[in-house]
Amino acid sequence: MLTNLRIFAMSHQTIPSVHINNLCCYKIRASLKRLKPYVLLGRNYSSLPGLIGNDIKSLHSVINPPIAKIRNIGIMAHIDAGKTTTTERILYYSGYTRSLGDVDDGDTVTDFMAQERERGITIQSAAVTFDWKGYRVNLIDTPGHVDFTLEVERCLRVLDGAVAVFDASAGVEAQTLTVWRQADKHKIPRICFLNKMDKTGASFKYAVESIREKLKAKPLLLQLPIGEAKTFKGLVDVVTKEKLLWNSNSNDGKDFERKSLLEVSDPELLKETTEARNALIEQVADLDDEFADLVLGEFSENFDLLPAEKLQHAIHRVTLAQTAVPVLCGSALKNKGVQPLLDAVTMYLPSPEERNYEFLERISRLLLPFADQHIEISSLTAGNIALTVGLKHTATGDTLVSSKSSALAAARRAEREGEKKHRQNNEAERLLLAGVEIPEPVFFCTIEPPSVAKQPDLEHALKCLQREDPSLKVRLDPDSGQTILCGMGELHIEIIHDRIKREYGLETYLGPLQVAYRETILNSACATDTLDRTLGDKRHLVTVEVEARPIETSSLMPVIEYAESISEDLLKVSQQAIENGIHSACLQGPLLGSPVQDVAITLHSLTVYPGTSTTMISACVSRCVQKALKKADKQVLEPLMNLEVTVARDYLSPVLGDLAQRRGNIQEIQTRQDNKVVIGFVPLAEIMGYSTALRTLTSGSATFALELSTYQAMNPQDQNTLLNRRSGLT
Ligand SMILES: Nc1nc2c(ncn2[C@@H]2O[C@H](COP(=O)(O)OP(=O)(O)OP(=O)(O)O)[C@@H](O)[C@H]2O)c(=O)[nH]1
Repeated sequence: MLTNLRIFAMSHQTIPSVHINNLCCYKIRASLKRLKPYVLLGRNYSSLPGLIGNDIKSLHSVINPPIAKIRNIGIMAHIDAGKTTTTERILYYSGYTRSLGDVDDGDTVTDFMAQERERGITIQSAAVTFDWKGYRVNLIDTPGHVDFTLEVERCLRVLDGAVAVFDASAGVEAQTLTVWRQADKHKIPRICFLNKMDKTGASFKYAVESIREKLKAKPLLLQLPIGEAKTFKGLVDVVTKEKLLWNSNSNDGKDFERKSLLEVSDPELLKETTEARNALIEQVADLDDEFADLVLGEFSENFDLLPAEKLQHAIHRVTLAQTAVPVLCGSALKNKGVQPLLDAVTMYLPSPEERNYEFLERISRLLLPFADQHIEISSLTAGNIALTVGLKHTATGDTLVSSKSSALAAARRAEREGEKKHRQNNEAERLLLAGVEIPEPVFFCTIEPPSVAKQPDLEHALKCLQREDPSLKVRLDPDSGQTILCGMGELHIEIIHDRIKREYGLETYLGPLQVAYRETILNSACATDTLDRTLGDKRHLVTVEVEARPIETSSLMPVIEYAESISEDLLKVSQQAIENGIHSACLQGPLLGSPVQDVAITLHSLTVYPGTSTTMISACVSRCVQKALKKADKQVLEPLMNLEVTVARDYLSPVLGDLAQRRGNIQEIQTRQDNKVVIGFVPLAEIMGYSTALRTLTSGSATFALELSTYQAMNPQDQNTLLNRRSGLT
């Protein structure tokens, strides 16, 4: 019986993926890839390898493993921290691929969209399934670029655990903070991987400190690096007191030596490791009562006697409780430290069972994702990730159920659990997946098909792309009738444009990119309006009086109030129409036609001639609200972005000078190794084309991250310039 099916996302050929767990429902866990219309493979798995390409070595793992041996994990990080490189190494060591992919050469498995390979960045999440030492790992590589934050959210909400990858020379960066917060929201147990230990400026200590300070997390140091930057050659396993050294003659890092640390050969390292292990034991005992009892009882005199296995179990529990995060290190590029990372994934991150999802189920057509390839399978055991096809009316965030009664039962249970929520450990959230928070798009532009005849094709393409990516918004300009694309950033819109061309064969034209402004009013204003129209032999007559006044909410939804004189009976039949009218008026402000925020609308009086249609009531209210908004003093609000620029010391002054010209407001300049990190705010309108400008200013030595902070009032001079420009006066 099909009970709960939670749609996580859709794609162009409508392939959401499904997470199946062990009771009576299953949910869509990750929408991963577009399905190409190729013939699906049969169930004779022995014939699969040849069919899905030379790169894939083995598909024996299609056989269902027990749920305790499944790990559904994501990889998350700041852009360029090395997620894709780490994923490629993981795939190679697990035997999934035969050769090492390289982002710089554009031949990775997970970055398979053409744009990803061309630009060397991850845009869409890719899913791969592989085995590691008897465990089945379903892994999702997520994008790091700020324009694709929603894609990261889509993935996080369906994962059981995550690996956060850091650039060890930079520590916690802006985007890491964002994804970390998202992972907190979805309560995802994590382990940290300090990558790029080989890079000049890499510092294990610095990166660990930044995890402690910026993420406010308690790092559990499970490894120590042997050497740093140029001298990095291996690591110490603090739990087992072993050293792991990679063979310098091995090109691919497959061979490495694991040896117990001995007093005779490594006295210093052994001392350092023993201290780190003792500190780790104390730290874990502090967080886990069961372990504390063990340590205080049997092993209080000598922690050295404590078996590694006991410590590992306790670390697993602490990781699951999210009271601390295991920290590991390595260099994906130099092929060091990835196998122990995989061991840690299986050892410390939870199985779906431990995350208490309650699902199990069968579906008529299931596909296993192998990046851009899919293999049809007949069934899947609990805890796995798979894709399903053909759900045409379902979008991201939906829950599908097999019958009304099961839906009601699930809702009732969620409600009951919701009531207990404050007392108990939030059972309701386990039952239903949290929704995806869709960020407000800050840019928009017009999009036109090559000819009027192609308009329906464009609409179809946009509809499909929107189902896959809800952060893309499409609307019609009521005045010009043009189609408007609203997105998260320049790159986001560029990629959508490119995908329409490549995937739907449509050459479209984009208008200039524009900032999504908002408007508000500064004082109250009243207006009255009458609409009197006779259609056929029916007279429609409405008279309305409204007041618009500013309030402090930072919300696009107007607060709607009714004067006491308005009769309840009248409201019963016309409230919906009144509110529709108010909302539609607030969508198009009087200054720029942008949405109006922070307003309250009071309906002071309403008279309706008997037989007047509700559409006429809506139209009259809308016109009257627009009149009131027009009368008030008005203000344009512009998106203000949080900006973080990391730049080599030598280039700090040109960057600051440039930001001053962009109306930037610098809050703080931090020192991070040899770099300066500039933190501040800048209006979005001033930051268009910034990546190119920054590259030129700093000879490519700087990176930046951008995130919407708030909408702020423009100063009168800038507002006038903008209004004049929009009305064609300048
Ligand atoms: N020195 C050094 N460079 C690395 C390491 N890992 C990755 N890189 C380099 O860092 C750059 C970014 O690597 P990616 O793997 O694409 O990073 P990413 O986090 O997937 O980037 P996005 O997909 O754009 O978010 C590439 O030039 C890699 O070669 C490492 O361990 N050491």
